[in-house]
Amino acid sequence: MNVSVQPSAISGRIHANASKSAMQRACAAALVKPGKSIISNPGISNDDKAALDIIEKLGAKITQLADGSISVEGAGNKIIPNGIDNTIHCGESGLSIRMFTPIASLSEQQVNITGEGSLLVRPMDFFDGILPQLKVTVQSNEGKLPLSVSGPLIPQNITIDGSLSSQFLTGLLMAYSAADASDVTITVIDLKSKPYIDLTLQLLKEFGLKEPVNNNYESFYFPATATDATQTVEYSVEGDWSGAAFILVAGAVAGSVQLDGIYANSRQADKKIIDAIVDAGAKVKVSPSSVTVEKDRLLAFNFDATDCPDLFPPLVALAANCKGTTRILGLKRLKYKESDRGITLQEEFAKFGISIELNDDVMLVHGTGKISVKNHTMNSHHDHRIAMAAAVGALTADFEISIRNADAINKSYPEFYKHIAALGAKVEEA
Ligand SMILES: O=C(O)C1=C[C@@H](OP(=O)(O)O)[C@@H](O)[C@H](O)C1
Ligand SMILES: C=C(OP(=O)(O)O)C(=O)O
Repeated sequence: MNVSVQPSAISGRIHANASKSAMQRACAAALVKPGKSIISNPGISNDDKAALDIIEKLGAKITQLADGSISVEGAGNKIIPNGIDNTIHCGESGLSIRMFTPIASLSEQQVNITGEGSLLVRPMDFFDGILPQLKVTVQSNEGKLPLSVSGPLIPQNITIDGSLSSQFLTGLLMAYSAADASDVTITVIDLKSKPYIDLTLQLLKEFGLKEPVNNNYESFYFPATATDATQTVEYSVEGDWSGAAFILVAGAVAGSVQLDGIYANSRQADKKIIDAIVDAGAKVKVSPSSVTVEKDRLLAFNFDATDCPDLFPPLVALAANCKGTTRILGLKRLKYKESDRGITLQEEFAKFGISIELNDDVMLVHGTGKISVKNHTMNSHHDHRIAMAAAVGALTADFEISIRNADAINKSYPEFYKHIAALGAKVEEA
């Protein structure tokens, strides 16, 4: 699908989409919890759908309720694959594959794990090194998909490298908790994306599952005490700060916006977008469950995105509208996302007349304060966050643009074009 976006002023009020980071974790927690969980405000993104499909295949019983919530009867630690070929499909979701592989390893039976698109080339060799230490037999395609695992995983004291992604640790924490790890420690070297681990620990707590003690993100200790997680849990999926970042930046560069359903006390990494928007000079009001942003004179800013890498695309859309050179730290790991995001942002924003330098771990965005279209055809590179950054950039451009492979947004935020259209953006399927 291609979408065209015309220069547009933004104003109005909308409600945030559900966070796929929270929804996928809720699915995993509901699977490994014995007994019932009711998940309200469930996400509808492709990654969320993949997670629901996976937990069903690993033994959860899912019922859609009349009010739109989902009831999940969990499998506890008795993970028994029930698909015809013992295969789970993770779609394009990095979190799903990295979280559900250790959970699937709780099963005594072999589970095959596949995915599609960019997921086929994202690194999974972590599992080749770690799972055998936990008594799991693992086979991968030279560190990539497809994988197959045969457990059951037995929690052990281990040391892992957290410098590529926090998602592997999220998976191990979930699996250790489900396996009732007792007097066991996961030691982590150089953990990145730390707030995502806070979110994982929060979900373990909310679902009554066994929680480890977090020693400064350097080690996670599972005590010997037993946990009873059989009580029914009701969990509401919170609004998505990662998608919100695009909406709030749209308000900051092209008018004003009120976004409801995002929480100031959220553990989500991407709520840090507020700091960047404030530093750039827009007017911002943060309430407990909503944020208002209004455009003002915008100037370049400095930002460390090491722990919130998904903010690069909206930050670039913001920086393009700020006079001066914006410096964003944390570039290195963008290579391993749905596209090589440093390069794709550089290529696509060059079409807006914006020059981007990539230096080791630092991105420099040379903002001119105006966006002059040099090439009308942008390409998402099948990356949802590049499609959304292009659409936000187009709001203040001097000409209409068209975005190829614009349906990439379905990975995290299927409502995105509808939401910006409701705020006044002229968006059309081309
Ligand atoms: O746990 C999560 O929900 C996520 C963690 C982050 O990945 P890394 O830990 O690989 O940075 C983030 O980029 C991804 O979109 C979602
Ligand atoms: C990188 C992302 O997700 P995941 O790693 O879960 O595929 C993302 O949402 O930008």
